[in-house]
Amino acid sequence: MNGVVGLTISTGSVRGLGSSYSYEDLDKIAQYVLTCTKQRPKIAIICGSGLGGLAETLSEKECLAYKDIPNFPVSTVPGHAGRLVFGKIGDKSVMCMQGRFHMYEGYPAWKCAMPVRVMKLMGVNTLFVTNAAGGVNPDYHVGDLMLIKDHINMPGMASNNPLVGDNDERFGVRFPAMTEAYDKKLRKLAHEIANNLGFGDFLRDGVYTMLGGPSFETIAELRYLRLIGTDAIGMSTCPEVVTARHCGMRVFGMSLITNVCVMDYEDDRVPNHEEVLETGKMRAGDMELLIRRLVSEMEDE
Ligand SMILES: O=P(O)(O)O[C@@H]1C[C@H](O)[C@@H](CO)O1
Ligand code: HPA
Repeated sequence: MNGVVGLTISTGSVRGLGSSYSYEDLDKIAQYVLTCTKQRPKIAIICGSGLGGLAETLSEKECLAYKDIPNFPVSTVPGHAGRLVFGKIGDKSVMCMQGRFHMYEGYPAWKCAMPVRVMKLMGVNTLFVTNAAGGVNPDYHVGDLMLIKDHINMPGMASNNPLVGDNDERFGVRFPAMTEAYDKKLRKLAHEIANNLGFGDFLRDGVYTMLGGPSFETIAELRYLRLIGTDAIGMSTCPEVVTARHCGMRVFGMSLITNVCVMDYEDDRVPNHEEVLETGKMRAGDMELLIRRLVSEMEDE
């Protein structure tokens, strides 16, 4: 299959940092993916752990496994099916990533985010990111939905930013601002829709902090994360959002709180991935409904 687009990956930065996919390499992948679907989506949705069900609700569904896309990474985590799903929500074409890439799988930040550049080259201008996250804010409950208003990119702050390495101006500027990473208008609309759906009691607005994982956090780490303003924590999302904003996409983010983060040495509850997937099943339908309504009602860019 790899020979289909005749892609040779270039050697990347001379300093050995950053993406080894050139603009042209990524464009070849984008053009190849477009040959596999009749949809021409302007909206992409990245489905977090256990949240891939949204892709199943698309009409006119077409699927493309990551392993069948030349030079595309593959998913290795339970709850991440590892395929692109194309289809429609109402009359709008969308593409879903049913499974994302995480740094703890061994992928560098730029590779976790590489599908976002492929999407951009396919014509996508609005990115929805979803994830499963632990609730650090003591007022949060399992099953809450949190609209992401901002993030703390812990790996990025330690130079594991997806934009490290040579900058190609065709994607964006060397030093992109991240002050309004998450689109205010979309968040406002999401609040209105959620209230109309009767979701007000479990809808939150908060700050997502990304950690590298795969180990869950110590109690001391959790206390520190709360002190610096974290509402929810996870192991993804920031590389995708930074890359999307760099290339000028509008971003909407939502976390499903799948577990509470225990911050008391006397409490013997421990987080685990099975619990994360189980909670996904419990609330995923509401999350899907909210995203479907938002896609239908939002203005096109
Ligand atoms: O892909 P997301 O961020 O939804 O996955 C979360 C973080 C870890 O991959 C996993 C932990 O259970 O779920
Ligand atoms: N910590 C980090 N990542 C997570 C968690 C958590 O508690 N829950 C889901 N993803």
